[in-house]
Amino acid sequence: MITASHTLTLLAAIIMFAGVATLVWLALALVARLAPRASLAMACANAMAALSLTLHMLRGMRPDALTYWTGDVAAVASFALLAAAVSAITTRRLAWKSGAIVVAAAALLLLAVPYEGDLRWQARVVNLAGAGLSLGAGLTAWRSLSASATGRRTPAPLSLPLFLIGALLLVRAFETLVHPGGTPDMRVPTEFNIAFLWTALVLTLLQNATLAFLVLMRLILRIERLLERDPLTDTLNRRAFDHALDHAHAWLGRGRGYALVMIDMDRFKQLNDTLGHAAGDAALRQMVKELQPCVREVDRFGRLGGEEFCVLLPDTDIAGAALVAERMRALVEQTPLRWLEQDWPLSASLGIAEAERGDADANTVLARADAALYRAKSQGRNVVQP
Ligand SMILES: Nc1nc2c(ncn2[C@@H]2O[C@H](COP(=O)(O)OP(=O)(O)OP(=O)(O)O)[C@@H](O)[C@H]2O)c(=O)[nH]1
Repeated sequence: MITASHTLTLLAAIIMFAGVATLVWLALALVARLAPRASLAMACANAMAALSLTLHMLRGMRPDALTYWTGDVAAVASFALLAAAVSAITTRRLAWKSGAIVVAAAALLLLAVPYEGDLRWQARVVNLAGAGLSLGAGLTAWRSLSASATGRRTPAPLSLPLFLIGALLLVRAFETLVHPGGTPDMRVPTEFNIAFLWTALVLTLLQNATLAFLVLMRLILRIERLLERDPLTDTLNRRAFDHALDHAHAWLGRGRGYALVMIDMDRFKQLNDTLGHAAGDAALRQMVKELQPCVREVDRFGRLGGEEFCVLLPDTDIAGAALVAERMRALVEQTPLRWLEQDWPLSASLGIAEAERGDADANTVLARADAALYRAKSQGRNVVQP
């Protein structure tokens, strides 16, 4: 037989879990400084949920104005904060305005009808507002995760708990509408309340775990990016480029060729010695920025060291590489470096090579591109050589 202690125990369990989650998210925001805005919003969302459920449990024991209206507004606010946290984690924007409007509207609607009788009106307002906020947050998360470049690591179905929370709240709103025996009081020991509270407990756990995973994944992806990028030009560093090259070479045996374009800025030492190291850095950044439009999404642009760069072009032969390299050479020549009101002419020499079936490894192809670059330099620079 279901007794009141069943529902009260489940309510207490959710409150305790939300309390612990509040502390964990607070520690992430303030101590670890991990996604601080999103973590703070999650701490507040859990605190609000714990507050609203505590006030729900105290109904009839404490002043009505506090336990009823304040508790209901706190419940809607917890969903608004959850939606804000989700947007901060998935889109990096703390979208709080629509949530604030829903909370204000719900607070007014709750004042419109007195807290008397069976309180079905209030239950519908709270649950429909919560459902709208959760489903909206779910849609935002789904869209943003589907569009994200890291799709495999942070797939869109991670937004599923938000849809389930929305659905659960919709079910609760409709239960008070269609089921005459239903009650908006979660303490009443009905089968529906037991099932609702169990589901709410599981979804609270799942939602917190999913968002913690997303925050952690964001950190891992940021570290990975730092590890594989050259800080000056944001191209791949030598290690990451070598890795990409080995990967492309492994596909050569399976019929997928590739070509390399090696780029070296001309008389770079002279530029450094005359205008200074900062000007040299600016010239490298300018060259990379200019060359980016020549590079497809599948191509890999890496810095081999100093002023030497290499672009890996999958599924490309020597003729294709020659076209790309010539376009690159012309682009570098076109724009001088503007430094302290002076123009310094820039140019680059380029060597190209195509991977051949007989090439033992990627370094053989790289050495051919390097030899071609050397020929370009000895021919007077500012040319492309195969
Ligand atoms: N500003 C700056 N200079 C760098 C960086 N890395 C390497 N260098 C400088 O790049 C210069 C390379 O000079 P060299 O190898 O002689 O080449 P170069 O002067 O371009 O001559 P050619 O390639 O034959 O046209 C050296 O002066 C290095 O100190 C960097 O990250 N920033």
